[in-house]
Amino acid sequence: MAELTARMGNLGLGDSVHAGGAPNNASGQRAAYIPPHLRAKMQAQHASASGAAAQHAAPPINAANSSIGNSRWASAPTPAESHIQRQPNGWAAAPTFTPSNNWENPEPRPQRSMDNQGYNGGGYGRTAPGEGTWRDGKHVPGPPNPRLERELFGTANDPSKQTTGINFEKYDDIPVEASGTDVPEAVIAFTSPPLDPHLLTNIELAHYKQPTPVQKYSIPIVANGRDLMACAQTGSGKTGGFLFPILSQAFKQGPSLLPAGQNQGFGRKKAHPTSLILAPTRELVSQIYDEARKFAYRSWVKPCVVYGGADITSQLRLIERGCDLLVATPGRLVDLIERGRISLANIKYLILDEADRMLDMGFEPQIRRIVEGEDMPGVHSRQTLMFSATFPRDIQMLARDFLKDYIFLSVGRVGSTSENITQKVEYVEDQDKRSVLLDILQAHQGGLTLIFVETKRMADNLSEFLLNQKFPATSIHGDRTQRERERALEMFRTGRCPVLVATAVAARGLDIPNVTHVVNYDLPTDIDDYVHRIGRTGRAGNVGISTAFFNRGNRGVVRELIDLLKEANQEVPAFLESIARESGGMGGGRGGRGGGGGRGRGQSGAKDFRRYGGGSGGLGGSGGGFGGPPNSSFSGPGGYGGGSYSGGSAGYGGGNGSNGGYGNGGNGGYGNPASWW
Ligand SMILES: Nc1ncnc2c1ncn2[C@@H]1O[C@H](COP(=O)(O)OP(=O)(O)OP(=O)(O)O)[C@@H](O)[C@H]1O
Repeated sequence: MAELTARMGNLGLGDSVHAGGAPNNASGQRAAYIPPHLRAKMQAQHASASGAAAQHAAPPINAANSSIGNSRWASAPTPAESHIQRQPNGWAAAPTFTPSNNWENPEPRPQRSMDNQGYNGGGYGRTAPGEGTWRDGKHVPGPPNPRLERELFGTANDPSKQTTGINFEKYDDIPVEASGTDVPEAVIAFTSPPLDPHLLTNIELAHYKQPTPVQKYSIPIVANGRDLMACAQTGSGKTGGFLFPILSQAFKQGPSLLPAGQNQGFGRKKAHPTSLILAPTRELVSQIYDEARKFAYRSWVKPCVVYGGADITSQLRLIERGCDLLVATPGRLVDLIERGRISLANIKYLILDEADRMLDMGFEPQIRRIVEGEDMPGVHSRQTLMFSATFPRDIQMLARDFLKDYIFLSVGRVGSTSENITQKVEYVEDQDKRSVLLDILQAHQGGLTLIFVETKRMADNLSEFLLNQKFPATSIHGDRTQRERERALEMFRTGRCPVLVATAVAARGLDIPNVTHVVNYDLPTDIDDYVHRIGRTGRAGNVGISTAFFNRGNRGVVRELIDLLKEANQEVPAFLESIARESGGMGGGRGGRGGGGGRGRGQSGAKDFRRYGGGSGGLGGSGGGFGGPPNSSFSGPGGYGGGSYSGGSAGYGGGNGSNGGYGNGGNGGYGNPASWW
């Protein structure tokens, strides 16, 4: 076990949250999504706006360099002068970046003649630009491809790529705890060994200089054949934490032989990936796929992605051309397995990213089917890795079934927020939210602003309202088509639409450079969701600001919110403390919560559950409880909470622990959230 005890200092961003002032009348928005009834009205404005924007190209924004409080946009113009001032510097001139992803049109690949070789995946036959081969037991990287290299890694100072911020090195000050048997020594640098030399060349192309803490541990843990449950703060490099070691192993070991009897002749090809990464949302799997393409560049490994809501034929075409590393949402994967197009018989590495969200979304049956009900090798014949910034105890229960003798790694406290994010909480009554939001948007015009609301309808209403107020906003939520979702994200990412109103669908994992401000217009009922939402800013050592609108309707999370703020050395407003006192034991504390928002899942100080035990939320809505492992010496604060994951009605917010208040009790709202976000 390694213990690094120094803590990161308070980052002390500028104080101002919103300077006030009337809504701005700047022309010049170039909004991506314009509701039909507004479209006609805005067309004329749009035309003149494009001209204005072209004349006043703004410099690239870079979260690493932007101190929001000091931003030249930070002080709001007076209403009278706003129109004049905003044209050169404000929304009208929102910077445009080159979109980084190409999810819809993946690089065409020639058909490979893998079937005659009896090998799984790539390495034989023709290769496409940027691909390598596996020949005579050796990895033969393909030649560099400058065009693809630019697409994957960007150019020098490319604002569409995340750069590390001023606090990157401070990640090393975060305490790390690795528990389990025989924990391998962490690495301190990207070196070979243990990493494959070809991977190092790609890491260099990505301008990564040193591994983040989660990477330092995961690399040797996976190289030593161990299973891992890794918890690290948002934006601290968990994706590399699983991609680096599995790609490195793949580059060294080469493709696997197809399972006996599966040598394919003619006809439809069945893919036999060796690595499977499951993640909850389409956007997240697409992003992981992009990262995989980056680090698999010029190698024999062919990454693929499949997710629902998009044309299955093109996804099938992609996997037919070779599929060694598959990134998938659970539902679409089950579909493809049922169609006989994917076999899991060759899986060596199974990765569950944001596993807790997948359970929240009701994916547990699909996940269990994929892991336990198909042809995937059993837990002892594969390596299983789970990653998230939050690990409620019910996920650790899942781990009992899916992982073997695993190492539990926590970088910082499980579920804690990064100190790179300055968290502000404002008391705002529901009816005042819109006007306060306008003030905030006026005050913060230096980067991208992500606004979270609870429902799809609210996302649409609010983005329409912002458009009416001349803020180039768009929205992303579960009712928009995949194309609309991708377009909204692209407009946001490129800065053409610097305000994105989102439901929880955008809360997890998304890594968008230059998001300098996250607004929780509606606070979530579960504090873990808050942790992930604000984690869309302050990534890779950059700083960011989060503002939460709080009123008495949110008192269910008041204690946990206070605990989080204190833990991250943030200011705790006096009104929060007094509402916490008013609310008595409601909501439970961070050390003992039960059933926030109906999930009924207990979370203790959230260390390795095998050591601390305690209660757990029941899976499957039975109101179940698990009282901790045998011989547990820990009574389990916050106990258990039943709560249904499948849209159930129950939701007893347990709390049999010593300091665990009572949970909100479930209102059953946490089944398949697709209905509301
Ligand atoms: N070693 C590194 N050096 C520099 N940048 C890195 C390194 N590792 C990751 N990054 C960058 O940090 C950013 C955040 O990484 P990543 O998306 O993996 O975070 P995460 O921990 O998965 O966050 P979340 O919990 O929100 O999913 C990315 O832009 C990534 O490119």
